[in-house]
Amino acid sequence: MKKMIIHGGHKLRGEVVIGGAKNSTVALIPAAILSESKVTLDSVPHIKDVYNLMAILEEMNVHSDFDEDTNTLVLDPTEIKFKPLPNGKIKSLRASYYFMGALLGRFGHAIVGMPGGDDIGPRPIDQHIKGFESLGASVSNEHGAIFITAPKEGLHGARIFLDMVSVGATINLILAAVTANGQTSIENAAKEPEIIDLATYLNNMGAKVRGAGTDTIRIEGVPHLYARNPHTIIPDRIEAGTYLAMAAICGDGVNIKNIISEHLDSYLAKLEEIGVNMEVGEDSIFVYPSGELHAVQIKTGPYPGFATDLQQPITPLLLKAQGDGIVIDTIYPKRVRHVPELIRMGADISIENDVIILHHVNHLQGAEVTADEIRAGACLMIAGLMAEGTTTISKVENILRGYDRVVYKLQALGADVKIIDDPE
Ligand SMILES: CC(=O)N[C@H]1[C@@H](OP(=O)(O)OP(=O)(O)OC[C@H]2O[C@@H](n3ccc(=O)[nH]c3=O)[C@H](O)[C@@H]2O)O[C@H](CO)[C@@H](O)[C@@H]1O
Ligand SMILES: C=C(OP(=O)(O)O)C(=O)O
Repeated sequence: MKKMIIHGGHKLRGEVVIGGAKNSTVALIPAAILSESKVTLDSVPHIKDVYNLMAILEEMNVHSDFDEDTNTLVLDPTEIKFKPLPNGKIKSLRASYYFMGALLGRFGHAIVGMPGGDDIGPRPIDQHIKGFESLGASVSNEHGAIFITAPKEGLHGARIFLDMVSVGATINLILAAVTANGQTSIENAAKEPEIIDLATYLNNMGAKVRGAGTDTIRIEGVPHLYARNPHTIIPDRIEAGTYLAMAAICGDGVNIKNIISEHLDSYLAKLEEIGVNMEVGEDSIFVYPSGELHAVQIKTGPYPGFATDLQQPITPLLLKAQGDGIVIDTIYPKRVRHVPELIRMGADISIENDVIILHHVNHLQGAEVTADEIRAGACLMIAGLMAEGTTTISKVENILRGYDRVVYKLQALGADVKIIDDPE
């Protein structure tokens, strides 16, 4: 295990370049096994989820070559061998469930352990399973591993209405349906930019996915997919949002580059309401030092609503603002692992009926805290940078799972931060 040590109170200035989106990358890598030719991905983030997915692919004889200087990942699924994946690395990340749809699409069957990932409250996968069954597959749960089998004649297209908007179910069903016989429609689909990124990638391999980014996605199955061109992954809007909050709190002029600002509309609207002084450029946002900040109310929702993954990173900004800030996470109402840790740092926060109430504090004090999940970790990292004294964050692997070269990026902005081995 590793710990992050932050000596807070330094002003951040300069520029930071946002990496490729974690939540796209973790779908695009499993989706590569649908291709019958080599796949090249550009702008791949250096995150633990990527290395774990590469290890899972290796178990299936899919070799990968990650050039960390150019951020290019080449995956070779041409000699793929079917492998049951009930345990092991599959448990190290949430998105390993995309091997259900991808293996089903490639081999007509899949054995995949229930996924791991962040502890942010219940995360059922009933909609994924309902969708696989609609496509004709039989699904059973045997000792915590999901067994999925297509009928002899293969999966068939179907009309699937999701009971709730789910990113994971939308992606998994696209993966299973792209090579099914006939037409599939996914209604009440998730509209996240990462879903459009996946559709673009698959369509460039010869898939026929229409309507990604709207409520209804229509897929015409094709028998074979071949990747021909490199695919450049979209920028990580959650990483961008994290640096935007950090720059607004501790910045003395920070330019955040490689941003698609439209992907952050609801977030940027809140930053403006809070009083953050920014200039939105074509693919970058410059954050000026902050003047007076005002607390606001935030309610998370499916895209284009305010992302649940940004409610914790924006929390330190709400603590700094004048007045009482309110956060209601409608996606994960129990996503509050950051709260007791922030209280250790001197924050005044209460939770009533899943409503988080944040009272203004003049300063936070460094403390020993734990990153119980990725965005709680990001929140504590920002809190540590704004606090007086030293903050030690344990379980920092949860941050490294999804934040590209975070120590290097923070140091380049002038932060006093390092990661050390934690023998405990
Ligand atoms: C790898 C990845 O992309 N992770 C993101 C993805 O997670 P993930 O895809 O797991 O999240 P979903 O969009 O599926 O979940 C949305 C809501 O639907 C519920 N649900 C979902 C599926 C299902 O079968 N049954 C069900 O009840 C969930 O409990 C949750 O309350 O979207 C989340 C919501 O934007 C983000 O926080 C995660 O960062
Ligand atoms: C919840 C998240 O990730 P995952 O779905 O991979 O656990 C996240 O990125 O905030």
